[in-house]
Amino acid sequence: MSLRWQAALLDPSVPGGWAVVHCRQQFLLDDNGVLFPRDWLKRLDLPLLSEQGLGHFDGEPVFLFELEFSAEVPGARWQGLRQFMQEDDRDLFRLLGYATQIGTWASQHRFCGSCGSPMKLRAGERAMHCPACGVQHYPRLSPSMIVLVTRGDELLLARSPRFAPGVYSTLAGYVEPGESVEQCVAREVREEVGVAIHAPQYIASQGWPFPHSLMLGFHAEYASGEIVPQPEEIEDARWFAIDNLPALPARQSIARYLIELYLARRLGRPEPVLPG
Ligand SMILES: NC(=O)C1=CN([C@@H]2O[C@H](COP(=O)(O)OP(=O)(O)OC[C@H]3O[C@@H](n4cnc5c(N)ncnc54)[C@H](O)[C@@H]3O)[C@@H](O)[C@H]2O)C=CC1
Ligand SMILES: [Mg+2]
Ligand SMILES: [Zn+2]
Repeated sequence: MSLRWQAALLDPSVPGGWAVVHCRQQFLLDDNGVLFPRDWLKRLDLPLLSEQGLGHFDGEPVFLFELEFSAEVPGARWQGLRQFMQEDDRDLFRLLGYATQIGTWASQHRFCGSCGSPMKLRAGERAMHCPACGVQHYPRLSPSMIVLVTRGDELLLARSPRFAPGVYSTLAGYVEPGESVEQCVAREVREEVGVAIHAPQYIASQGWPFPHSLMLGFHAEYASGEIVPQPEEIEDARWFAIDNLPALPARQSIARYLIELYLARRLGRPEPVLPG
């Protein structure tokens, strides 16, 4: 784990430190970056929904200002989390990914889902608490599987209509209540491309803040069936030869890691490093 970014519970009633400003997967940015002096931000009269202590970046305390709308701040602009992912600073992306998940959770749990009362931040724990009925809400995490299906020297890759033009990726999907991750892998592969697989092998995992997934990465060998793309979800799916692959997903994604790892093992090349 990196030393530059470390999550921690910080008390927002203590002044000082730095803050990032988030609204709907976007961060405020100026020529000095995304970290603003917190006491200076407080004087700006921003549309604040929630303030959270996040942790330490380069040893300095960092807080989050979660806004109701992306207000204009002179000399600053807004930039999306995906853009930060594609830039090279992994530690900064980890901080911003965490801030996104905490901010989204805090803004969506301002009122109790059971009785409608305003929720309060709990001391000593990352949790929202309803003083009226006692319900607690922790940050939301959605387990999702992601799988590379192969047939010898061929990789089964697919396109969602949301992808950048030409990009093909591994198959992914959310785990449903009552199923194991392995059952989810088999179900999603069947639903999205209509093929059957042999028992999937777990490879590695990755936290993924778009919006709050925990990606559980697998490899599976093809068993039977012809590719039939799921209408709406899958625009196109094909077998690609190992030496003739299409444009692939971002380097920082576990999708890319699963593909690169298979290529490395198959072709006897050095194995890639899992993006943290
Ligand atoms: N890190 C990586 O390399 C990659 C990550 N992913 C992530 O995997 C996750 C799942 O992938 P998809 O193919 O989009 O899922 P999917 O195949 O299950 O279909 C998405 C649909 O599931 C439903 N849904 C949304 N949120 C849900 C939830 N929390 N639980 C159950 N159903 C939900 C919605 O109807 C949505 O349109 C997404 O968060 C996506 O960003 C996907 C590909 C690569
Ligand atoms: Mg899917
Ligand atoms: Zn309540």
